[in-house]
Amino acid sequence: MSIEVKGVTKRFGDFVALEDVNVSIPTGQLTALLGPSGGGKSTLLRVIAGLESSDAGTIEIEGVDATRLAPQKRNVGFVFQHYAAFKHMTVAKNVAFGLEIRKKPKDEVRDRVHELLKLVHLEQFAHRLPSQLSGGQRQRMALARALAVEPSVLLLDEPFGALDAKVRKELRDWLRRLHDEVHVTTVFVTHDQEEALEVSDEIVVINNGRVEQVGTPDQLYDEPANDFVMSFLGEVTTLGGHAIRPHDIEVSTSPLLDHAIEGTVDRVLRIGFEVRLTVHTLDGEEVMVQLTRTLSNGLGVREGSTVWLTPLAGATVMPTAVSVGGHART
Ligand SMILES: Nc1ncnc2c1ncn2[C@@H]1O[C@H](COP(=O)(O)OP(=O)(O)OP(=O)(O)O)[C@@H](O)[C@H]1O
Repeated sequence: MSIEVKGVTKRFGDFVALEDVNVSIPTGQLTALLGPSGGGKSTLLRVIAGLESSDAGTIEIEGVDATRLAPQKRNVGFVFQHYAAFKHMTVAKNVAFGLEIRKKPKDEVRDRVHELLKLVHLEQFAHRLPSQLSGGQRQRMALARALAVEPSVLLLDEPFGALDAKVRKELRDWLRRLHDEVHVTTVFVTHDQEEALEVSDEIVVINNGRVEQVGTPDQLYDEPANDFVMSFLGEVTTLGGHAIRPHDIEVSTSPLLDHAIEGTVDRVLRIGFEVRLTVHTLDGEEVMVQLTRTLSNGLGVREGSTVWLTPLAGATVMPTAVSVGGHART
């Protein structure tokens, strides 16, 4: 394991931001800290980096107890959402900074900066100032700068959070490819479930200062530990008082199965290849169903149709007493 967080609690006055958090972050993997705003993701990252001290618990990095080590002694690289570059220095100088203060030989610094700028696809911008870069390019420069000193761990706090959706998507694909090349243990904070599902090897779901679940994207999606995780990692509706994903509901236009739930289609919404039905059941439940356009056309459902709903074989179904509509989509 590269990072071991054991029993970490962090309070701000009376407010408990992290409560008895235990997480093991494997070496060489890309791990996402995912959760709603205010859940404690950044606080955990800052405790790992040494930028905040915890009130209880320990942090081990690469087998060394780092709990009381200063940030600069932890061998971690850090990138924030709003990266503070040295405005008067060129891109190359910004990337070289950490190496120069470590008094590395000039030739070595030059070669390493060249290698890093190539890695982040900024070679042609080496002599520009940060203000002459786009937001996405600036974040790539920040990553090159963090990687320059060969950290054992790279910590990224919403690194693409301030960028528009299209650039974000490009950068997350790029981060995945970069990680496949460099393999440095990376922990990144995001509140965007799609980003976490797409990029990470493993996801730590954090809510209200506690870890809700740790697992691969597939494990979290297919076997959520509770209805919070289930609703945070994808769309959820209720059928017969159970939480279920809208695409895990089978629709038929005749009562084929005994336990099928009868309802009336209130609304049919077509979005590209997908069709979303809102169905009111006889028990007064409002159920969202997602179908492909082909399936919907085949069934011939329209507003006012009577349908029977059942969970598909293998669907994730979870009893729920609370509302599951509160998941945050960005
Ligand atoms: N320095 C501080 N002083 C007081 N409270 C703080 C401080 N830093 C964080 N908090 C509180 O701790 C809680 C967790 O904050 P944190 O930034 O870790 O959340 P987060 O999950 O990263 O959220 P976001 O996605 O909005 O950044 C929040 O309620 C926040 O207001």
